[in-house]
Amino acid sequence: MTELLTAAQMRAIEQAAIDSGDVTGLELMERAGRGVVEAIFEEWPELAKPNRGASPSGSPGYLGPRETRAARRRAVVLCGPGNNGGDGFVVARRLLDKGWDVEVFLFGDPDKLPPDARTNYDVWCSMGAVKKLEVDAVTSGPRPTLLIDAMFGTGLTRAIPLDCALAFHAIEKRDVGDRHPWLVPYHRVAIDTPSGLDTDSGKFLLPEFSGDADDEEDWESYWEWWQNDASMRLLLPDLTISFHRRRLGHVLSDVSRKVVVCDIGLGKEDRHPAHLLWPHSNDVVRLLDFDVPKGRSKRAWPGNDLDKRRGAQSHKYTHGHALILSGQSGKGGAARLAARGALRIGAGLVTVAPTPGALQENAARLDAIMLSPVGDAPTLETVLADERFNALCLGPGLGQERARELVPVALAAERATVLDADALTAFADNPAGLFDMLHENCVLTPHAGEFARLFPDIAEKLNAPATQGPAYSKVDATREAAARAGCVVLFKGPDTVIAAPDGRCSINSAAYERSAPWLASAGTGDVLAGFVTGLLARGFKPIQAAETAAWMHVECALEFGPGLIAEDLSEMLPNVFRKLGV
Ligand SMILES: NC(=O)C1=CN([C@@H]2O[C@H](COP(=O)(O)OP(=O)(O)OC[C@H]3O[C@@H](n4cnc5c(N)ncnc54)[C@H](O)[C@@H]3O)[C@@H](O)[C@H]2O)[C@@H](O)CC1
Ligand SMILES: [K+]
Repeated sequence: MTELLTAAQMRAIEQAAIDSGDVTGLELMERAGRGVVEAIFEEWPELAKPNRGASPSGSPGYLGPRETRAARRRAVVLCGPGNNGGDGFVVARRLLDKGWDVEVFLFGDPDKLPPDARTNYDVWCSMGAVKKLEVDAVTSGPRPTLLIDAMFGTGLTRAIPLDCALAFHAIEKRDVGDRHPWLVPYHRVAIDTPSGLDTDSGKFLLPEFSGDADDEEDWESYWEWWQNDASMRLLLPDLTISFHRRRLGHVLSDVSRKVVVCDIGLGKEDRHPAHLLWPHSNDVVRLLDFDVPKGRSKRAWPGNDLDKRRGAQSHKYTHGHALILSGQSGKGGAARLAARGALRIGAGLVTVAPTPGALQENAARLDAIMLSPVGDAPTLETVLADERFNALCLGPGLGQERARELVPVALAAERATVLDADALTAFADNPAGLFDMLHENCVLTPHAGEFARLFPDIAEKLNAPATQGPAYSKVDATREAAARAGCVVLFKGPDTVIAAPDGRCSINSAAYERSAPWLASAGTGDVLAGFVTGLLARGFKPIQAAETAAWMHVECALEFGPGLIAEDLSEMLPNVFRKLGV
């Protein structure tokens, strides 16, 4: 797992390195600029070839008779008023050294640049011009091969100024429909982060309303203008190149097609340990980005935990018995999906508990999964007298009325318990009543709608337009929810955030290289609830079960690929296990 950093944490790491005397800020900026150029050439190797000029001789290294001057590689670098802009000047210099045509624009006053950025500005000025960032200037001239966004990085604390927004807008307008394959390749690169994005929350920072505060209509139209015209907010990059570690905002948004991280020599955690820089290591958010090992020899997680093989002494009961509560006749599909997920991920036994009326339907659909009818709360109490049921799942297809009746009994039994779907929505009128019953062995698995029903005030903060950074993020929201509920909360989405009441937090990303949009399909959430339940039955701690299940869920989706339906997910588990060497 790698650590995801906030802007403050990144600054602390940089400052610690500078204070230690190992490196200067200027050296770090040089490494950053060099890293950006290397990453660009790694991403688009054709750009690393020497630039070609026109030659009447027609020699191979020169432009041919049918090629135009537009075939020359040209970069436009947009520099901002801070050190992000400083990185931009380094990149401009290094591209010029490689024979590129480079045009540099600056937003802001050169005299106000911070010292390292100013030094690189001065160096650049001895090599080329710096133009003022203006709409007409920035869109004049041939379209570049590379557009470098070095406007704002981790220092952005409020919305980009209107002049920048208008420049972005003009560039976007010029480029609409212009990204045609037969045209000169055109790539957009953001240094550190797409300018306009808050690096802690992944949200766009929107301008504060400067019109008449009493005029609601005025505010609405202003807000809509920013909301609906993304080109006013940022330049959507093909590649974002960040330094040392990914930022939270990179994972909590997916505005960039790709994010890469380049090493600027700040050392590994053992040299600048996160827990020394900020005392509560629970502050650090981890990205679930485990490599699936190629060979068994490589130490890997979660393979290690999943690899508790069934020895000669083990039998099905040593791997737990999961009980999945189900609903009425005709509503059993969701619970069956969860049950199959629990069984495939390794629970020793799984029992589905539908209403007596739905017994026939389930009997016709289940083989390895057992059945035990539960008509009402007293019956559930009797069933749970069997201590071997060590993990419960309530929610998928349960029905809200039945959830209100059964959830209190299930929670009173103090087994590891997953609450999903109807078991969450059923308490929308009285979330506090639910929180009073929850215990530390519970996992709540809400999607955004369910989250808002249980934690309306938190959801409101999360969904409010962000005008200042660091903005309230999905990480903040999930942590606050977990603390309030007193148990692990797994807040689903392409960026699934998992938090425990003590602040431990991780993100399972289904974006970028793990993008699996086909996962947004009916029933996949039920399977996830089943995965968590199965792992709880196997004895995983709640946070570990939630993290492992979320990660495996995406791995299964990637393993299957497009066309996936919920039923396919669990069937991919054997392949994923094999890849893990389990
Ligand atoms: N500190 C270091 O040692 C290193 C920093 N690096 C770069 O430096 C960046 C951070 O630099 P900075 O902290 O200077 O921050 P930025 O360059 O992100 O920008 C901050 C500057 O913009 C101003 N600003 C912020 N929001 C604004 C707004 N809405 N409108 C107008 N002005 C606004 C700030 O007052 C400040 O002058 C990183 O993202 C990274 O690209 C790299 O060079 C690596 C080394
Ligand atoms: K940037």
